[in-house]
Amino acid sequence: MMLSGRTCNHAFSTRQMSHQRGALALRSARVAQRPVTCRRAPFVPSAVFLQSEPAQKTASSANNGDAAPSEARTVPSERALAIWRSADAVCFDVDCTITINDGLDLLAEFMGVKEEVEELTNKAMDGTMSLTRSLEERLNLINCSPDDIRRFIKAYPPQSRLAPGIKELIKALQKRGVAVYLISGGFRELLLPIAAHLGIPKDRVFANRMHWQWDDETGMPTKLVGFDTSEPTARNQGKPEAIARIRENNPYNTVVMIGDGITDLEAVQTSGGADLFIGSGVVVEREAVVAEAEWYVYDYKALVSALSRYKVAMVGSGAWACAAVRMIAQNTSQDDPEDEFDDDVRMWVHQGGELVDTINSTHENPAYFPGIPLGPNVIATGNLAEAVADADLLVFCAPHQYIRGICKQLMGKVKPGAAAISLTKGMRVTPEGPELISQIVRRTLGVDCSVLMGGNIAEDVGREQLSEAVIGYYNLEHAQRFKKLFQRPYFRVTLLPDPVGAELCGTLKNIVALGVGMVDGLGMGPNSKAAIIRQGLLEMRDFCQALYPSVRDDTFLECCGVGDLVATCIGGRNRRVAEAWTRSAVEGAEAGEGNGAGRSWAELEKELLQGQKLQGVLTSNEVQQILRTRGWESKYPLFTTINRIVNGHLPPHLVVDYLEGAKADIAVDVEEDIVPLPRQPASAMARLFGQLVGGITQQGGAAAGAAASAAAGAASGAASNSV
Ligand SMILES: NC(=O)c1ccc[n+]([C@@H]2O[C@H](COP(=O)([O-])OP(=O)(O)OC[C@H]3O[C@@H](n4cnc5c(N)ncnc54)[C@H](O)[C@@H]3O)[C@@H](O)[C@H]2O)c1
Ligand SMILES: O=P(O)(O)OC[C@H](O)CO
Repeated sequence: MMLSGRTCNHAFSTRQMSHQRGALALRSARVAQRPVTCRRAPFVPSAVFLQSEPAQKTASSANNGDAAPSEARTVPSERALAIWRSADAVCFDVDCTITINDGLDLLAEFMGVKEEVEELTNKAMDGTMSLTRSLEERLNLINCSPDDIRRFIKAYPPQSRLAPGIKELIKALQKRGVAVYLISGGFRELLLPIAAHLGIPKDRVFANRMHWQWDDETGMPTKLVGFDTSEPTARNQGKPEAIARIRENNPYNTVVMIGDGITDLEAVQTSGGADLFIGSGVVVEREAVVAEAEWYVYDYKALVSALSRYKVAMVGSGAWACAAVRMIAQNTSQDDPEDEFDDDVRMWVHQGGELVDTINSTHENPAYFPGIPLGPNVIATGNLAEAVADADLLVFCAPHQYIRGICKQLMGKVKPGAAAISLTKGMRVTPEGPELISQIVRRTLGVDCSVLMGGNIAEDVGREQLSEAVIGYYNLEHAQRFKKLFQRPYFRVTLLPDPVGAELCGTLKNIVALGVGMVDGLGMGPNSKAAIIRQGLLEMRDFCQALYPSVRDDTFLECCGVGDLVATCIGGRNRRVAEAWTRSAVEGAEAGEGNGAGRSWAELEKELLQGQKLQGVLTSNEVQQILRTRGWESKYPLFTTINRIVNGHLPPHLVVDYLEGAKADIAVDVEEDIVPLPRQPASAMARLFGQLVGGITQQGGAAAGAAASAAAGAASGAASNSV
């Protein structure tokens, strides 16, 4: 929009342009050799504009017999696109860019002085009157009171004046954290309601200010007496000056100016001004602007579609990774111009090779998630670095024992500024202490890492059955973005400012699920399982808060706490394998087969889960290491007893007698028992077990012997996959 305010049915003369300085004046003069006419948009409702694309074609080509009209560059150059996508701030002209009409002209019409004001505007345009004087005289004629302005705004509320698509464009920019400014030769009094309607703060509005006479008695403004000529927007070259001020006060690398007029174009032609000018023909098309604009649009949707979108990478391709990537793919492929996400989602497949080809051709993962389509926009790759290259949002969902190795491979390969979320349930224990998976991601890759946790059996989520999850976060903005990525009608996501509590709940419930599986394997009913779940929840809370006092009580009542515990204890893999393991141990004992009769965890994991991973056994060992080194075993009798059973140090039936189980004096070589457990010959383990258990119970001895041998093989088998 030109600073002078304008009527658009006249030429923009070379003479007027000669007022301008230096290189800009030369360039502008060249531009102005073509008489520029434009057809002014009449006061029509937005809907009319929506149907006219390109909007109001200029009449200039017809008027200008000897010069062919310039073709608008509606396809952006690579440079323009790159600048647009990396813009830190976007400055908009207002009249005929944001609005379908010129505020001052509209006010003149409202005050009944349309023709006279138009005449003055023309004088400024012709260069027969200075811009400042023309503005002063126009205000004199308009001579409105504050009340007139209030009535005007009521008659023409912001929403009735907005150009089609502008609100969506500004919203899309704001969503991406781009600072939006208004720079206008109009008046703040008329612009601020529009800015407020668009969510643009007052201090991001650069415009002229009216001067008022004040009533001494009431302290209220009464009469319009002029305007503040010190504002940059009161003079030529005001827009680049305003941008230079914006840059002085903000650390912006890239600033874009959007407008319909020559004075908007000036913003990019001056050093310290904008890096890119985008011409707008949404309301009115000016040939000089068409000719010079590096990018010219007739529909703001073109700018929304060209905005950068967050690229998503899924690191993992097991059952939960597939269920999660399916939700993500559903969300990223929505046909919504405001959509913040790139359609395609890359998924890293550990096995690579044939499985990658199968996923890419059938859009299913038959190895881990058979029968449930992932979505055509999920692109599998066996190359980890390729999967995360350029990704803005990294989703980690691999079994926890592999995460550290994966992160090590990714060091230096993740896009700066990327944000991560971990769906993995588990923790790492080192001699220095525990480390959560999200902490490993943050430490090794230097990115913020939220967590998504809940009672989420992968297959049920894949079948779109109601499920809940929380996003435990450190960075709220990232969490909100991830929520949009995961939330589905059947998958309800809430935000929780207790990331540690959420992640630890997801980790520890796997141990309790083993206990419940043991109860099932022993043939006991719901009462016993409820008792284990209750004690398990108590120990989960105590353990979390002992390690991290900041963990909140409420977290345990969320879907990541009791919700996940119940889901896993009813339908999880840990429960299932623990039941089979216990049955096998008991059967072996009853058959009198003696030591080594029971089946190992590794064998059952392989048979029952067919490639999926059992997390509970490893986690039990990891947590037990912490309990042992801190002398906390007796404070966590259920965790301790389950761990002793899992490792064959106690018979399974002691799970319901966990207070006794925890009391048993079991000598464990701490060095040897550090996860992963060393492979021990079943007979050696069983002998050890026999000695240990003998003193505790006669009844469980045989079963325990079988269990012990099975445990030894299983724990070492499961551990052999660790990185
Ligand atoms: N399955 C569920 O219902 C579910 C639900 C919520 C959370 N989780 C959690 O999600 C995480 C991932 O589980 P999942 O169900 O997606 O996997 P999964 O157990 O179904 O499959 C195991 C995955 O590990 C991969 N793998 C095997 N060896 C590997 C190695 N050396 N390095 C890297 N990857 C290797 C396999 O390719 C496979 O993708 C776990 O922490 C689990 O606790 C699972
Ligand atoms: O099948 P599980 O036991 O690994 O548990 C799966 C999920 O964690 C349930 O939320």
